[in-house]
Amino acid sequence: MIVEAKHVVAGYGQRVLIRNLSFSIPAPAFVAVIGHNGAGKTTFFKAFQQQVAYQGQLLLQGHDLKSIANPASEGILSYLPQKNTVTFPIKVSDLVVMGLFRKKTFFENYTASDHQLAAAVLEDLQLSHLADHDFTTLSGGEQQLVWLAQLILQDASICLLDEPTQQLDVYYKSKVFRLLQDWVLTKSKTILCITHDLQNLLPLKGYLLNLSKPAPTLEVISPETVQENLLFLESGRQPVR
Ligand SMILES: Nc1ncnc2c1ncn2[C@@H]1O[C@H](COP(=O)(O)OP(=O)(O)OP(=O)(O)O)[C@@H](O)[C@H]1O
Repeated sequence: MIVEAKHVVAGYGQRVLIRNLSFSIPAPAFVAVIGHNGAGKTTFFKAFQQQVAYQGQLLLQGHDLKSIANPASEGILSYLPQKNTVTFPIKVSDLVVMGLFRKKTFFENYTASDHQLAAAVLEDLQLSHLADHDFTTLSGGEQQLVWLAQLILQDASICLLDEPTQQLDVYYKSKVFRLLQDWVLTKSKTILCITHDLQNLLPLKGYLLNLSKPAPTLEVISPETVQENLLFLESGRQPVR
């Protein structure tokens, strides 16, 4: 199994958001994590980051998450948070190249070939023109793409992406979803992606995990399941727990 959740319960104090969640992803796959605002999607990802306490078990590649000392530096898990801020001026290319951190020792500088790798990822995302710009001056969508470029360089086996297309225009939304699909198919990555862009999921192969449902399970993405989940989400929401 690549990712497994066994009877996971998580929340904040008395407020339980994830109730007895179990699923298994046996092979590299794209999984769209969907649900109403406040359903607990980010909370679920934070459990993987050990930023939120949980009961039950989360397993990555067959190992209990709690037994893996540092899943990021071992190249097992990468995480793109919904919001990521930088408060100091930094060149886009310098921020992207930091995605190679796990191949470096603490004080080791990035080499010309590291920068070439970063430049190639920026080119794939059609962002080469921004390479020398100060990151803090970019638009919200451009910043989101730069973080994605950095995450691509991390090259982890399992990627958790929290609304990576939230601020993107229609062109980039579909480009990013195609790119994620391509990672799964050509690089055998497993992607868990929180999204509210259900229409963009239609061309994709993978699964939906709707955390607003009373007993969420993996549902194969198809026009029927996307439509059913859309109607489910549009039809109302549970009272705030
Ligand atoms: N540190 C915290 N302490 C207490 N409650 C929190 C904390 N962080 C989040 N919450 C609450 O938990 C609920 C779930 O938050 P979460 O961010 O997981 O939702 P979400 O499904 O990702 O929503 P969205 O689609 O709006 O991003 C929210 O009501 C939020 O206010």
